[in-house]
Amino acid sequence: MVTDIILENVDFSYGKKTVLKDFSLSIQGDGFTALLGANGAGKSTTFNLISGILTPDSGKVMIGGVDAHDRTQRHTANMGFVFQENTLDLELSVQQNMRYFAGLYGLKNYQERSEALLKEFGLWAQRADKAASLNGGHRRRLEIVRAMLPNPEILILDEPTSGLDPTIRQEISNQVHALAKQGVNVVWITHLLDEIEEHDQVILLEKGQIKEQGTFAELGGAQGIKSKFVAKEELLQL
Ligand SMILES: Nc1ncnc2c1ncn2[C@@H]1O[C@H](COP(=O)(O)OP(=O)(O)OP(=O)(O)O)[C@@H](O)[C@H]1O
Repeated sequence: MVTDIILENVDFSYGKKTVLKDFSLSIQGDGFTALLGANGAGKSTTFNLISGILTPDSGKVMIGGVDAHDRTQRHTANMGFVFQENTLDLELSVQQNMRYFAGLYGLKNYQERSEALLKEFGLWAQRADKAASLNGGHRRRLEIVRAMLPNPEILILDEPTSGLDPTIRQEISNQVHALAKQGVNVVWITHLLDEIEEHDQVILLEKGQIKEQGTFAELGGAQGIKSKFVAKEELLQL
């Protein structure tokens, strides 16, 4: 399947507040792309347009060559989404959350994949625990593992490590980078430069506009990127 994520001439406003105006974005193929921007830059709005939770006032959102309006379950199953807020059922165990999701997607014979993912993300020992009893890092990992259960070729995460301590953030970032190396088209939304690696594609978003695009190295690494922002101290934490 084609995994390109394309927004074409998108306008989007919340009531009178315009967030995106004639906004275009193209993320092609596999690998790891960081969509980087300060608070209020429009990252979550872009995420919600890609996920289909929001619809543009005008313009097009195309994922894998399919217009967001024309998606079927097959297209949706090819996209994994990890939202900023908790979407787990906290009363269910880790495995029950996986089973419930498998049911929603009509997945058969998912157990082997579920076990492999839980092991890969260090959640196997917690498989019988209620999601409510997991720490923050394990909850985020479960969100990622569950999103990966239908074996999507695209994985989009909205500030997935928000509120976690640096060591756990780094571990989760490494695990998701490993998925990208396995061929998943990963889009990682963040305002934290230390989650980005040298060869990652970076899209710098500022006030609803793409300010720069290139690999982390091409943009001059953390220092180069910081220098491109106007109010850098407020905008990016290192
Ligand atoms: N439901 C809403 N109603 C009105 N304005 C909103 C709404 N959601 C977001 N906004 C505004 O739209 C702008 C873009 O918000 P968005 O959440 O997309 O940015 P962001 O880059 O994801 O920021 P953050 O890192 O804080 O999540 C901000 O000015 C925000 O205040």
